[in-house]
Amino acid sequence: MIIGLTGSIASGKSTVAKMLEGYDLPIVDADLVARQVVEPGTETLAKIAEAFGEGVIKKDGTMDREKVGSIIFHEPAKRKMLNDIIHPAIRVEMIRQKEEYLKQGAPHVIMDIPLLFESKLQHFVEKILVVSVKEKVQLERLMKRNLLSEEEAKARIASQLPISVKEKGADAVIYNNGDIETTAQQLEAILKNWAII
Ligand SMILES: CC(C)(COP(=O)(O)OP(=O)(O)OC[C@H]1O[C@@H](n2cnc3c(N)ncnc32)[C@H](O)[C@@H]1O)[C@@H](O)C(=O)NCCC(=O)NCCS
Ligand SMILES: Nc1ncnc2c1ncn2[C@@H]1O[C@H](COP(=O)(O)OP(=O)(O)OP(=O)(O)O)[C@@H](O)[C@H]1O
Repeated sequence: MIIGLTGSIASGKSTVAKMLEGYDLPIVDADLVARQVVEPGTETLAKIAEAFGEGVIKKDGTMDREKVGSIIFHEPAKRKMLNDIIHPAIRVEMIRQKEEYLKQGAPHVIMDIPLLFESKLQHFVEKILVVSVKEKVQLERLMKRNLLSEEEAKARIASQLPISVKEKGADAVIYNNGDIETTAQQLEAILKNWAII
């Protein structure tokens, strides 16, 4: 079964993905792929430099993620511009990795896709697992993890669909407002229900 793992920024997808790894389930991680496709020398990075200016490339040839983030999380038109360049490359690589796991005989593959709903990728997967969090907790965790001001953190949250919309499109929801153990218990119940463990 192909399972889409999604949620909102800092809702706890990576935390749940680590738990899934603990069940020996292979993960295709869109955030990781998004880094791979813009490595120095790639065609995608060249396109980004052309669109956003050479100023977004650091001296060592890597993309200045902080700079790109500060642009795209504040300007929807620029965000679309980046998405139009980078998303096709991410999709190709994610499909390649998924196929590779299936070829190796994996019965289940987890596709960790933060923007599954925003990019309308529901058809990519057979079941959708949403990691949800209350906005107050989300804001606190995001500010703490990324060392962002409240304003910056709110801009990032606002750049995605509301979590309530994602919950409606889910086959199962994990509410990650409490401690890690409570989240792990919810995950275990869902995996049992889906006959994955
Ligand atoms: C803007 C970039 C450079 C910021 O890098 P940074 O290291 O600060 O953040 P990171 O990549 O770890 O992303 C953190 C989270 O931000 C959110 N996010 C990232 N890109 C976007 C976007 N285009 N729109 C909305 N939310 C986004 C996601 O929830 C993601 O999990 C980077 O996120 C990026 O290249 N984004 C475009 C690719 C993309 O859409 N990635 C999301 C998964 S497909
Ligand atoms: N139940 C929890 N209790 C306390 N802290 C948590 C819990 N779940 C996640 N966190 C912390 O909150 C932050 C966000 O979690 P995580 O990185 O898993 O979110 P994410 O959805 O993968 O984020 P992103 O979309 O930005 O990649 C991290 O610092 C993580 O350690």
